[in-house]
Amino acid sequence: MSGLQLGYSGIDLVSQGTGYGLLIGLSVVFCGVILVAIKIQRQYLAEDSGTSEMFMVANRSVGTGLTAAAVFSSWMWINETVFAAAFTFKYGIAIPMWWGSGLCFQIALMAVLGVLAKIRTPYAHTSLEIIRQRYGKIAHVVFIVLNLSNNVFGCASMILTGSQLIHGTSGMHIVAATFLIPLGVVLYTAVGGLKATFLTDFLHTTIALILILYFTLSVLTNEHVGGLSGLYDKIMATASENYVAGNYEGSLLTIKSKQAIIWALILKFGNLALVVMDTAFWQKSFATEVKATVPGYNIAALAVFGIPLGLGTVIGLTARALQYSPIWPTYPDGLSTAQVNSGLVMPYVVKALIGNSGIAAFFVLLFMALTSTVSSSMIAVSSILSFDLYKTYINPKVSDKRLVKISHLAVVAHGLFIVAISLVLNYGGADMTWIGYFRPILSCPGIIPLVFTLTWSGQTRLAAILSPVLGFATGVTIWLITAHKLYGAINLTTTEAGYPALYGACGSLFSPAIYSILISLYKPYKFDWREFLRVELAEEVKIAITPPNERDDEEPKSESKVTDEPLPISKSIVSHPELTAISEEKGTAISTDATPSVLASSSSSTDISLDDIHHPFSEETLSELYRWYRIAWIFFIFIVLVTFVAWPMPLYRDYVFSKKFFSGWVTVAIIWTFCAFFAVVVYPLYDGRHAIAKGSRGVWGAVRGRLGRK
Ligand SMILES: NC(N)=O
Repeated sequence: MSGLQLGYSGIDLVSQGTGYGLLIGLSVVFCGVILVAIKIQRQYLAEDSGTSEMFMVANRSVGTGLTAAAVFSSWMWINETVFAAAFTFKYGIAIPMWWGSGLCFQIALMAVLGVLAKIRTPYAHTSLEIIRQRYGKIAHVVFIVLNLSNNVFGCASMILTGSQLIHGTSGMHIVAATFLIPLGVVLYTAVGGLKATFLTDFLHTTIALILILYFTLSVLTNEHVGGLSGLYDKIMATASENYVAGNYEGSLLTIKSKQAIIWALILKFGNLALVVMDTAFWQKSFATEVKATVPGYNIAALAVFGIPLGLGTVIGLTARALQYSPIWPTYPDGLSTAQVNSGLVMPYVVKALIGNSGIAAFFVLLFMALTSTVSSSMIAVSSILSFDLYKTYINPKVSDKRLVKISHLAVVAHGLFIVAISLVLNYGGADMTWIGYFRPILSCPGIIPLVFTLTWSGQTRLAAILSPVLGFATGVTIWLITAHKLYGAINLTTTEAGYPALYGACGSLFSPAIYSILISLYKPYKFDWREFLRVELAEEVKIAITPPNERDDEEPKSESKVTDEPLPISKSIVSHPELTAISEEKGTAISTDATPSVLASSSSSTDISLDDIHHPFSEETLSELYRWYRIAWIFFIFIVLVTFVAWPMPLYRDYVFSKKFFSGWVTVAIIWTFCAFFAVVVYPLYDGRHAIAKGSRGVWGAVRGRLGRK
């Protein structure tokens, strides 16, 4: 099943002009909104993306609500809407549930890792920095390659899929669509940095969720569907033409679906890599306040479950029920496999039931989902290029101002690169399924060694370097051998079949654990976690003392709160007398409960004994972080048990949903979607009410001042 030619098999649902208008118009509007938001932030909230600390980790000041919205947004891809509907069409009602479970456990795991990283590496900006601090250069390079390939594959495949959908529904040239999707994102991300993406993420999330609720409810209540009861009756009435091989009784309304389970497992592996091996998810956790990481990530984990569950179920099943009726866009033909694989299920349902205004709304949804994914990828790659490569290996003494410039350039360079890769994939006849199945094999080997880096003091440098490489080789070998054993040949078709990809991904994910343990046992050592603090000191992490003359912008403005208010030296992280003296000399000092800050000189800090190193957080903050760490583990285990076992397993039996059960199920799914809306749209507004009020007062004052002068 190739995603690539598929876009071409669609019919134009809107005119090309409308397609261009929507895509360009939305980009311009979003760019405008974000540039205004950045200005307001600088002027009235004392937040300036012109410092690298702000650009990279938003001054570690993001609250729970905005964290939840941002994580939700960068994780809600078009997959959760368009492809959850398409796969529900293929395999039935089991898919949306598996899809939800394949989305949320990784985010809950990231809450665990994020809070542990805050405890162990409080100054880090990226996950790669942690690898380098513990194991040095070679491991750093290995993980840079793993991260970049994961990111480029993920982001390019999204742009490719999006451009094909836009091409397939509007006839817009694929090259134009490929350029236009990331254009606006590149601009606002380059200017605004991570905090800008937090804000646009919030806007994306709000608009996308309103549209998701709109599509779900207006399709379900449409006269041609007839509500829960009408939908159930139509699915039962068309059961014979909608027989699904491999499902219990061939029914769409059963959880007992073998295909759905295989798909679910591959999705889980791929998505695990997309989260843990994506520096953006780490950066977002570094960007949060101490208290916000765990609740923020877990709210997002729960909320995202609702999206495929509600929308996927309603749209996917409605397409099955209506595909041979006269209102269908391709009547008398139903959906071909190629059309389903290219994601045309949802736009066809929308066209049939809501019409052209629905298609315009679908474009907006597509734009929201695509751009939030792309912007998150931009930040991740730009941080790798500027921080992990440029600052580390090319110019370690780079000024903060220059580093931010490099980050901006990196965003633009990555934008161009991604467009080029998407076009090459497109014109080279790349196959999205093959990419989707190969990516977990490529990206999974780093996961366990990375997790060990923060959780196991016994993993040695050699183990960290070799285990991902050996893991990758193991995954590829299993994948190819399985394809050969099962299908007698190794070619594009056999390597994109489900089982070889699944077994290959298992090998890639789990074998590095074995390699790491064995290699570490060969020459055992124990890492002292305080080393992280010492290395950070040695690197002169001067988070809080960027001199104003290194800033980017010329306008006078109020300084960032961290730089402006000297803080008491009461809890300096180093009790070394020399360093304390340095801190006092510079008169800025440092170490608050919520914002780690260091002043130190590298020459002396490398000599400091570990016993002289103290954590920058106070005892209370640390014990609070440990409490959140325990909560995060409990929540992660709970989510895995419920969504992998307690919920699906009892239903995996010879059972076709009754009307009553179906109605209850879909009702819960829709309520879940509303809860998601409250959790990641309404709650962040409440959470950020003080900042919103402050910003509004500032703007209002400025407007009044200007009017008064006239
Ligand atoms: N969010 C994803 N990877 O579908």
